[in-house]
Amino acid sequence: MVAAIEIDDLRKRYGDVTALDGVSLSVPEGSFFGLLGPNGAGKTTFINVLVGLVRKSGGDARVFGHDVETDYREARDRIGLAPQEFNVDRFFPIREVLEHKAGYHGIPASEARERADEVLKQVGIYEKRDTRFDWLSGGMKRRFLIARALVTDPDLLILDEPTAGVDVQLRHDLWDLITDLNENGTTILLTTHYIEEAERLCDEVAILDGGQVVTVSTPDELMDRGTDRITVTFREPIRSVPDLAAGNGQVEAVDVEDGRLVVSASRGGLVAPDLVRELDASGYEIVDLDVSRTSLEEVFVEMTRQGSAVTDGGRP
Ligand SMILES: Nc1ncnc2c1ncn2[C@@H]1O[C@H](COP(=O)(O)OP(=O)(O)OP(=O)(O)O)[C@@H](O)[C@H]1O
Repeated sequence: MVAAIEIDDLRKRYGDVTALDGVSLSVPEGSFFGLLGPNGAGKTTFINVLVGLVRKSGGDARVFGHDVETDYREARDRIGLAPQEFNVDRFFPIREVLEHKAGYHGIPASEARERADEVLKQVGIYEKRDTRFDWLSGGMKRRFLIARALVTDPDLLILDEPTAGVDVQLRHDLWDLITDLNENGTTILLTTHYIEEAERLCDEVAILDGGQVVTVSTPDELMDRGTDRITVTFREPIRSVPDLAAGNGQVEAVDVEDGRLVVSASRGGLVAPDLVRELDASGYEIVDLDVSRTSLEEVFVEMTRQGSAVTDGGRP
């Protein structure tokens, strides 16, 4: 099966700024792929190369097997893009904007109206169909950008920070909408600053930093790279650290805090059962156990911290 996105050694320079510095990535068809990275990491440049808004300085980029420059039309027709910026024609009612867009991508006029209505209903702003873009609320504008991306029925939907500045309700609505699309076969490429969003939605995430891929991984695998904290509370508070064999190799630190045992370990969820068994066998009476997982956010901050990024050029 051809990958939805296949990138090899992609480079982009703007004058003396290197925005993409040899990015290689493969996004499988049907996946929900997250692109994370701090401001200026190169995420928007990456997307702009895919949709033909920016010319690459080197390397290869293909969408469903079509080169984004030499096969521009074929590649572009497969993509729906909801950009970060509101770049919408402000003088026409939004339904007409959608009809024009569909027509531009070769959809006949009779179908274009139907398609426009369908996507406006899908994103929940059909009743605003005769309104101009400028007169929509901020949240409706975000919904409209997604409708515009969907009007051509794309196989690859690219969402550049779709939930920036939207309220919790709308964020959840948008999550439901894009999860449905993905379940029905649309490949999704999502950039976001909300790590929780990536954690919740994505099958796989790539972390970009300084124009390079720091890592590609599932959110779970990434979290496994962080340190979890296991806190054990006893009927009688303890004063000193017991001798422990559990989690050999995974345990990073063992301390006593306020009479409780605190164990820092990678994959704490796996260490905890052995720990409980061992303490129990040694006669400790446990009344509470808490395992707090490291967050993807902590791992992300650690990996993209200036100078401490581990560049492994791709898959772990
Ligand atoms: N048209 C341009 N001309 C010059 N430099 C640019 C241009 N577009 C982007 N850059 C630079 O390229 C680098 C990558 O920018 P890009 O917008 O791709 O990052 P990003 O990861 O999308 O950031 P953000 O999260 O802030 O949107 C930055 O240093 C930026 O200043």
